[in-house]
Amino acid sequence: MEKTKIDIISGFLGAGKTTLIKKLLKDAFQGEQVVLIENEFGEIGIDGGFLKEAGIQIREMNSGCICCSLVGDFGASLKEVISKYHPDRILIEPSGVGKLSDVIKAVQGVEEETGLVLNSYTTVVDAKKCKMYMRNFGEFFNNQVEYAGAIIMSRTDIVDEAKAQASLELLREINAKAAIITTPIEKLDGKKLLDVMEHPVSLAQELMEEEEVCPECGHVHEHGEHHHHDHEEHEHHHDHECGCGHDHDHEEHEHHHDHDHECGCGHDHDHEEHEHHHHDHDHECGCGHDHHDHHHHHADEVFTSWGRETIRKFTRENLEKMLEALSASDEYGIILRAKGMLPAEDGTWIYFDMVPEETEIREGAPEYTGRLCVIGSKLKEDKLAELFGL
Ligand SMILES: Nc1nc2c(ncn2[C@@H]2O[C@H](COP(=O)(O)OP(=O)(O)OP(=O)(O)O)[C@@H](O)[C@H]2O)c(=O)[nH]1
Repeated sequence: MEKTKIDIISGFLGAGKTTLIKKLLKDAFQGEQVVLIENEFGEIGIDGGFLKEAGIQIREMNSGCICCSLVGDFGASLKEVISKYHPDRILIEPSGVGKLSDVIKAVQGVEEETGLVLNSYTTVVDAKKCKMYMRNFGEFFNNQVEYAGAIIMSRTDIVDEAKAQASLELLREINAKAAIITTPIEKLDGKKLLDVMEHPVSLAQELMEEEEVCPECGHVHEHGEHHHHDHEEHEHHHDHECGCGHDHDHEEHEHHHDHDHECGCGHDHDHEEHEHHHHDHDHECGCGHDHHDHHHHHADEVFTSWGRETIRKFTRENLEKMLEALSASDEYGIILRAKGMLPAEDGTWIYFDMVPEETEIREGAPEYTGRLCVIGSKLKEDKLAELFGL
């Protein structure tokens, strides 16, 4: 028998968690036995009514917050739910001000004893209020963003594009890895949403998985025959995943620092050449640069990728011109490949694939956000950003 999955749906007060859960119930959890554990903050679950109509069991945990008081009997409580309902899935909707990291920890702590498996941990963020919340609520808000596997921006259907873009950037600053869903959720199939929540993968990662240009020899290797570009020579600790699939551990010295830097790739890549104190960075970039650029050169400085997530809408005509311009000269660097999926002004989605002198533009299904990625050599990032208007 399959293990019961736990999906955590986090988000600040009023973010849109219930709206998301309704959507998932309708599109993605049909035929599954689902139990919702709500841990509402100070109120009696007002969402209970209609969710019960949807045929799911609701457990309210109003006695306290999962993250502070329930750790002790959390396991017992979950076991009781399992033996009573034999659910396929348990949704946990923590109180809007709980720390997601603590809820994740609580679940992980009981996985073994309960036979549950933590399946996803998603945070819903109001695109209109994100900045204000970050400023005013600090950790209460930020923790949920930082620890999310996927982030769903709500109200992107009503907020203006510039504001949504600014929110996206703020979120990306504090969570470099999560898939950030910017497409209004009513435009997406719940199954698609769930898929992204369960497997948040960056575009650069997808791209590089398909075609891995070896930074050392410039060839494309089949999976598995790809050499490891492991340059570690000393002990260090990072946990950084760039998104391009390569290992960028090139330090040759001992480093000790804690940087928490955002890539983007706006170039703030710690170029220290002296002593560094351990860092635990955990950053995913997608820009393909070596972020520990000491005075030596590596092949992956030669092949780089530049990528952006965007809300900006394109037309086929202007995209075609942009892609033509890309390979027409070396104004943007030496372009080897570009790929993306972007929202179009007419409401459809444009997918494109480009290798020099060969461009395919087609219509595709709505994606969770617009994304594009360019791979090449000596990429001129500023120019690329300018070209795509990003
Ligand atoms: N236009 C728009 N409205 C939304 C969206 N998401 C949520 N809302 C509205 O915002 C309000 C709050 O949404 P809920 O889904 O109840 O939010 P919640 O996170 O469950 O709220 P709490 O009960 O505080 O935890 C509702 O009126 C929703 O209809 C969205 O993406 N677009």
